[in-house]
Amino acid sequence: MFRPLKILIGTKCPPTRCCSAFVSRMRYVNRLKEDDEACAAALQNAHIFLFHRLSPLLQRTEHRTLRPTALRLGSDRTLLKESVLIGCSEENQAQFCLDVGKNILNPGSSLSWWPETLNDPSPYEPDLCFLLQGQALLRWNQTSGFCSTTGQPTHRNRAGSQRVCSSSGIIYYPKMSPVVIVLVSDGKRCLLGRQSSFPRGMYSALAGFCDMGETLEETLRREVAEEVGLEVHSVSYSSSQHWPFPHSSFMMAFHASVSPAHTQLNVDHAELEDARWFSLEEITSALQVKTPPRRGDPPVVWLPPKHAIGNRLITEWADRQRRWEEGE
Ligand SMILES: NC(=O)C1=CN([C@@H]2O[C@H](COP(=O)(O)OP(=O)(O)OC[C@H]3O[C@@H](n4cnc5c(N)ncnc54)[C@H](OP(=O)(O)O)[C@@H]3O)[C@@H](O)[C@H]2O)C=CC1
Ligand SMILES: [Mg+2]
Repeated sequence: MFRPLKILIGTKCPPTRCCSAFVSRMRYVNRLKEDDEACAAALQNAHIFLFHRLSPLLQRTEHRTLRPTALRLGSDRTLLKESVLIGCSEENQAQFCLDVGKNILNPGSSLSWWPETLNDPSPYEPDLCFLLQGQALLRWNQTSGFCSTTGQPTHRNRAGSQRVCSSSGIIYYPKMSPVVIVLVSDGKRCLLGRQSSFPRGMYSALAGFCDMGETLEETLRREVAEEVGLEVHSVSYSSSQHWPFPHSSFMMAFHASVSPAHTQLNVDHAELEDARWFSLEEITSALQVKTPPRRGDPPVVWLPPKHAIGNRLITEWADRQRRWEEGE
């Protein structure tokens, strides 16, 4: 288990008597986005989660205990200005992310922020998904240095939540690509597909980017028609998730059904390597595969990890299907 590497330097979101803690946190974060001075003050007293070239720096925890933060804090605090605001903790501490790797690659910058230990930045606790938000915002700031209209440099506000063209004054906000992900069922089975780029044996729900001007329902119907040649009905919303690949996708997840009389697949192999119907029994065993098969292992179907919204859709379907079959 891993924890993000962070530095903590200070005070908190001011408590208010007139509204709930949640409301006051949301209003505080909004003020920090709009008021550079307030944001600079909050930065001096914040949790700062560290990244290296857009990968979160993580500390291993033993028995879920938190190790002390291993950072040498130099006298040069100018790098702090490159932090981006991601929110406010339940303890009312403003939260920022900072990419130290980007600065270390820059010969003009200070090395005084280098952490003492760089641990393996592999799996981290699923409840730390807010790090994905930080990663996306850092990436957007790193790749949006110039105005696409004038070609002139853009300058960020202190929170890193917007950038302004130095010449035209055009304001840019972080970009996301809306994506629909859908688990199709025929009442007894669910439909999963795999792209050739997926790791061997991994299947997931069908997904696709929204075209300009489409509703989510239209995207969903189009993607299912394009990829597997089926027409869906009875669409119901499940949940949503930010996903960092390929460049900040906003995933909106749905369940949908097809008539049991029309389940014949016509897979577009330019989009999908394979698509298949899976029974509840097959899904139950795929959900139990905890580690992806290694080279040389017998082939096995496995599913996206727990923190991916594809896993959530499949788990929801399996739970509902199990209850329905038991009630029969
Ligand atoms: N969290 C989860 O559980 C899952 C997440 N996903 C994510 O869903 C997203 C979409 O799924 P996918 O099946 O690949 O989508 P699509 O079926 O829409 O196919 C992807 C192709 O669409 C084109 N495209 C259109 N608009 C965009 C855009 N805004 N950004 C990038 N490519 C675009 C690209 O083609 P071209 O390059 O030819 O222009 C790309 O190769 C991916 O980011 C994937 O990582 C998918 C499954 C599970
Ligand atoms: Mg797709």
